[in-house]
Amino acid sequence: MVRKVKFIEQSEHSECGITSVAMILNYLGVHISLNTLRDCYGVPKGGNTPFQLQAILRDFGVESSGLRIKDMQFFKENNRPCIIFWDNKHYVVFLKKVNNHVLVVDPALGYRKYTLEEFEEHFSNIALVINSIDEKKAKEYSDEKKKNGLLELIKTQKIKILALIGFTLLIQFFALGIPIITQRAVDNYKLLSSDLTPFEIFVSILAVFVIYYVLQVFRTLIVARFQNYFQKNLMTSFMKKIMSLPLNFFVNRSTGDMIFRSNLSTYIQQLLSSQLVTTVIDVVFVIAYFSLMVSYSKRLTVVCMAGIAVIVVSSFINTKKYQSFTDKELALHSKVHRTLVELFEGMETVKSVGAEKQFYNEWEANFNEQLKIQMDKNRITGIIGGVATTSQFIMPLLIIGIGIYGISNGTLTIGELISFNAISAAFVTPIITIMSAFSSILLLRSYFGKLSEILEQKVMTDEEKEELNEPYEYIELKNVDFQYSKFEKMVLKDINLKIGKNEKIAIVGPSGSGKSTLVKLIAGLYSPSSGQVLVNGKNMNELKQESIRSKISVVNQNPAIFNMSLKDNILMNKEGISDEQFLKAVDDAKVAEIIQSLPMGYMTQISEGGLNLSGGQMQRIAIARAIVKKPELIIMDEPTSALDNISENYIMNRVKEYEFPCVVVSHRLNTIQHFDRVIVMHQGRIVEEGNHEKLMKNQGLYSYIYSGNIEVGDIEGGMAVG
Ligand SMILES: Nc1ncnc2c1ncn2[C@@H]1O[C@H](COP(=O)(O)OP(=O)(O)OP(=O)(O)O)[C@@H](O)[C@H]1O
Repeated sequence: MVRKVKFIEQSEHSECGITSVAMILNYLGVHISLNTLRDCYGVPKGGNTPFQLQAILRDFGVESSGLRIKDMQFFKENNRPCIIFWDNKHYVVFLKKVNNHVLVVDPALGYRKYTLEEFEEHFSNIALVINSIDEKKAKEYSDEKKKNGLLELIKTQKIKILALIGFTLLIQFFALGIPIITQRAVDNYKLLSSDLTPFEIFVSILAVFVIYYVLQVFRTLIVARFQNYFQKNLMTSFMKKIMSLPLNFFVNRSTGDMIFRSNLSTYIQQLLSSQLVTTVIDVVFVIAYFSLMVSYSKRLTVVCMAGIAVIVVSSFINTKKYQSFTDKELALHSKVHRTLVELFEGMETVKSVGAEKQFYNEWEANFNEQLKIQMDKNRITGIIGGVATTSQFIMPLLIIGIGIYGISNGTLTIGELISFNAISAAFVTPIITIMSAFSSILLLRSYFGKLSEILEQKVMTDEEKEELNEPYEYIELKNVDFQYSKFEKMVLKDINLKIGKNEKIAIVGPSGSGKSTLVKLIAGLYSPSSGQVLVNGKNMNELKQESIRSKISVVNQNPAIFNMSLKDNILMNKEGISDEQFLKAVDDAKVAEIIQSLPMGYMTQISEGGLNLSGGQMQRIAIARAIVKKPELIIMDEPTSALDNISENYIMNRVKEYEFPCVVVSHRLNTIQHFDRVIVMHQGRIVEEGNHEKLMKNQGLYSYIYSGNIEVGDIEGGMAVG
């Protein structure tokens, strides 16, 4: 069997390496998804090195060699798929060399054909060539056979689909009846005109009109319900999945790409409901029309079939071309979308650093490419598609031209020719819809593939997890290591830490020492790579997120402010919060001050992203949001970094007065001096622990920072620690 390398699209720019590996593994018969690879290995920030790709392949029983290639002679001798380095920054899969061209599949752009010169220009002389595969090992690791999510969805709608088929069949029967009636009427016009009055003919036509109209209305309503169902089901499953996915799923994904994927459900439902059912019915009717045509005239049927053969062949070629253009277009569309989202989200920075030109150039390059592909698509499909349309246009003329000889030699009646002409036209229409449905099905496959990548992400949902009913006692980190990707260094190493019920703990350390990562693990936003995070002795991973969130409040470094009123931004739909509780929280977090300058007080609408607020004001709102629900533990990552010293001291003193324990990351040591315990981080490890006095006596990193009166963030990570 000749295997083909199937295109898998990368989601993020740094994913080209593992996507190329996924394509090669699938080509070699190891059925593994990009999702699984991403989950197992993560994606390092700058992408993977060839050695890392080699290591992943080895895990699946595939041995490979990294080779430095000098010239094209190599590809003549090794004309089979391998991973190659491209433009010194990207990986693609080399497919084969055909005469003066090279075929590659680019994880960002799909199948591509290059001339030898173009290929040599892009190729960066490094190739990962497959040597051998351990079939036994490869099978062990293959993903289990996937269920077809789309079919599963369709199956649940059997009744609606049957009703839809029923109505469409009835409508089509009417359509079929018209040419037959025409033939009978024309050939028996004398008999008919004497038997029926014009009024009776009018009433019969009116009756047909009413029945046809009612059937059409019912059909449209069913299609609408069908669409509604799909839209609802796909979108709700998508949103539920999005909500249950852990934070690290989103770390390597761009907002633009996620929005693009979520919009695909609309296209899917449109394609499904408009094309699927009609296609099934069209197939039935093609057979019925065909038998009718044969019964009228075999010779004319042969003529008609010849015309149809031209239509089918050209439509098929057209569809294939269309599909490959659509794949490329889709990849570029997603890129353009991503650039736009990045631009709008970071407009302030773009303007401040004067990066307009850079963004414009990036957008323009992708947009021009997209337009070029669109143009090529329209040109090619216009040329090939034109063959089908012209054949369709000429067919009636051909039929009448040949048919008149049948009338003159008595093998055909006028009525039969008129009727045949109408049937042949009706016969072509479903054939064309079947052909276009074929392209829609291909399109549907690409769209659904993108959506299922998210739908099929394996996560333990809250329903499968245990409730944390009892009050918070402690959180304990036991031998915790953490890394963002299997190929990156450990960001946290051997962390052992217990946070009790009434403790106020501060975490300090140089920039990049792992403080934010540590608090995200304590908050349950990330899971450790090894070791355990326990809440009251229970594994955090196995507890319902909802019950953890109800007990633990988190204020992160860049809190999000949403497009709703100031009050709603603080309450965030939490119930049972009294006015007193609310007013105390806004007073403690110094939010009360903000409202004096707002026209509608707490009811003032905040614009999206908090654009009408300063950084410090946003931080104060986030602190109020965290304390208002009186959590059992509060975790804050540099919550007051944008505030002045006076406000910071005021807020931190108020927070300390609350009963709940707190964990605060801070760069300013004067604010955390009075905390019960200070954890000092350095290069991913806890290097010191104790209260201010003890740490000062220790003469270690803490005292160095404190005495030197240098902000912790200024210290280089490489400094020796005592
Ligand atoms: N999403 C990520 N993917 C990969 N590496 C990351 C990611 N986030 C952080 N890191 C890396 O993890 C290390 C620790 O980062 P972290 O943000 O936890 O440090 P920090 O002590 O909080 O720094 P700062 O004081 O500057 O906020 C750094 O080397 C950083 O580059």
